[in-house]
Amino acid sequence: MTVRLTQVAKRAGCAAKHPPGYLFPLLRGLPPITDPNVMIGTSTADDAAVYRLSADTALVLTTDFFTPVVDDPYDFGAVAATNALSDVYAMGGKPLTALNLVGFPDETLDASILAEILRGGAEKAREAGIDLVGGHTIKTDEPIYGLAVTGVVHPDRVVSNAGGRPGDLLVLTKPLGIGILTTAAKQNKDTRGAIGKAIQLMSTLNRGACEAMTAVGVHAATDVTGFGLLGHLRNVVAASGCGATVWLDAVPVVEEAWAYVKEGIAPGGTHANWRFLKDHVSYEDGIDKPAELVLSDAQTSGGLLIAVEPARVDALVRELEARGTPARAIVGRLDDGPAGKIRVAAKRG
Ligand SMILES: Nc1ncnc2c1ncn2[C@@H]1O[C@H](COP(=O)(O)OP(=O)(O)OP(=O)(O)O)[C@@H](O)[C@H]1O
Ligand SMILES: [Mg+2]
Repeated sequence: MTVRLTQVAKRAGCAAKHPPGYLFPLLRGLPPITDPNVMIGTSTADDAAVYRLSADTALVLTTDFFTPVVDDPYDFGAVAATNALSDVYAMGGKPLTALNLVGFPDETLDASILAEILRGGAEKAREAGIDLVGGHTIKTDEPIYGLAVTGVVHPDRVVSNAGGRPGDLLVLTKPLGIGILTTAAKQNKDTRGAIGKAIQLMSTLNRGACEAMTAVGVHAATDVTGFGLLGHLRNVVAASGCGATVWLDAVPVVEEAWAYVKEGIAPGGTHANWRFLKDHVSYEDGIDKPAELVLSDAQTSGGLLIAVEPARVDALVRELEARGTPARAIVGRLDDGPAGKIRVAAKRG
């Protein structure tokens, strides 16, 4: 009988992340970074660390791993690898190499399942133009897979999450709803058969989005993953020292996710995000809880959220279109509201 991987893990994908309210106090307890060549460390909760090697080269260093978010082992491998590579793209970087990070319950699952997970990851790395050069494998109670990825970027062209400026427009390159859709499938409630759409989105590399933003020149970017659109935007506005407004009707959402969230389906991580965000986000009257949950939905391998000056937004949208990104929606604007705070309006005013 085929094993359904989502049934052997309690949590799924990026929804397994500890929420910001748990992580950030821990990060503040880490020893301070002293090496002057560390351009980006943990203080701004960015997507990856950046280390200057020379005047024209910096390393981009990141790792991501999680428990199964889909049933098929090959798909799980491909999604986890796409998600891990995404943090390099979010910094404007180019991946160079990757290492496999593996936890596997060898007593309850056949080794052929792990082989399929690794095949999915390796083929995605190949698609990204890099080799898997090693890894580490331990016994665990639930399968865990991801990558540690090393990339490069020119030190003057790092796209951090701290460079946003009031007035910048916010562009999102994949629709939301992935956490809701994968949860529906895991709970056998995906009556509309939408999991295929979610797998397609999760295994789409953010390479095209990265190439588009570096071609145009943008102020800031991050990838939208476990903290949801609003959670990752909160990191951008906190690091950039500004506020933001999101226009609900401009946010692309996979249609079936609206139906499921209204039926009460959403990952635990999405609810945790929503609770954390209460102190940082205000919603215009009339915006209902399902919409708040969609905007907080824990994405696995979501798109890039890019802050770009208004004069360049048309060029960015054109470049994204040329590379076929799943979405290229202008979803909001940075403003000079209180630093770190977000307002959600029903529509663009
Ligand atoms: N255990 C840890 N020790 C040190 N730094 C950590 C730890 N966990 C997370 N971080 C750091 O916290 C920051 C935010 O990490 P987080 O995993 O939320 O973002 P991310 O790497 O962009 O992942 P994703 O794109 O999947 O959301 C990063 O600077 C990351 O390196
Ligand atoms: Mg990230």
